[in-house]
Amino acid sequence: MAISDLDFPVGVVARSHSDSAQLAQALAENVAGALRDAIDSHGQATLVVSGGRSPIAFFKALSQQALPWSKVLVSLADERWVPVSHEDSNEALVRRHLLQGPAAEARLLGLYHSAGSLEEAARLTEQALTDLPSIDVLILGMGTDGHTASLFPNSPNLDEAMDRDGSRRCLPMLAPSVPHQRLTLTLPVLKAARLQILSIEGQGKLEVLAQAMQQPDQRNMPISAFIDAPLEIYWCP
Ligand SMILES: O=C(O)[C@H](O)[C@@H](O)[C@H](O)[C@H](O)COP(=O)(O)O
Repeated sequence: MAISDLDFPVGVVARSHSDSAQLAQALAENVAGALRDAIDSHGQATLVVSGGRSPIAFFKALSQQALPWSKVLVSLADERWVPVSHEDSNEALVRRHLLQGPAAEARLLGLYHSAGSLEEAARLTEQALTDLPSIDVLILGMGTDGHTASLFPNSPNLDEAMDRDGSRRCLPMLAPSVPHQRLTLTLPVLKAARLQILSIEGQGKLEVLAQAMQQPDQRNMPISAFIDAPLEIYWCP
């Protein structure tokens, strides 16, 4: 299967690349262009990225792009509820691989807060996110269960997090994989991004994407709620 075999809704743009390195470079150049445009348009740019393993090559390529990084605010689509010193921290991943070189001048709004409970941490993050401007560029990944950000199927707060009219910007979530306790931006915040990009690699994830397109119930495969305009999908075998 190739991504060109999938029949996406109008307004969804699919881009196929030969390998991870070529995808990372192309995505970095396109995102850098969108950030420059946002800065030209309204004086600053807000970039929200996802964690995991796949984005590392993209982060490294983007960090080397020439643009007024001091005018860029970077934040996260989700976070594991672990301290930034923890090996599983998404904030640490972004600091290690993206906020380097020219991009070291960017500001970072992390999601992690220490608290007595995950719910209290989410309330503190909710307050902190009042400082998050509207998102110019959003980078999503996807798990093989159809999750994106930390919108996991069957997670206790999924219905509230996926409510298009919901009021929360951040909610506590539970993942099936360690670290189980997560913080996620909610669907209304994510889907308000001007440029929404889904970056996935491999046949397995392409088949999951195809399955999600057939899946009317976004609870079972939350990614399905994002497969409409304006979405750009980057894929390589
Ligand atoms: O915190 C996270 O892990 C991410 O935000 C998560 O949503 C990720 O994008 C997918 O799980 C894919 O992860 P991989 O790129 O590692 O497959």
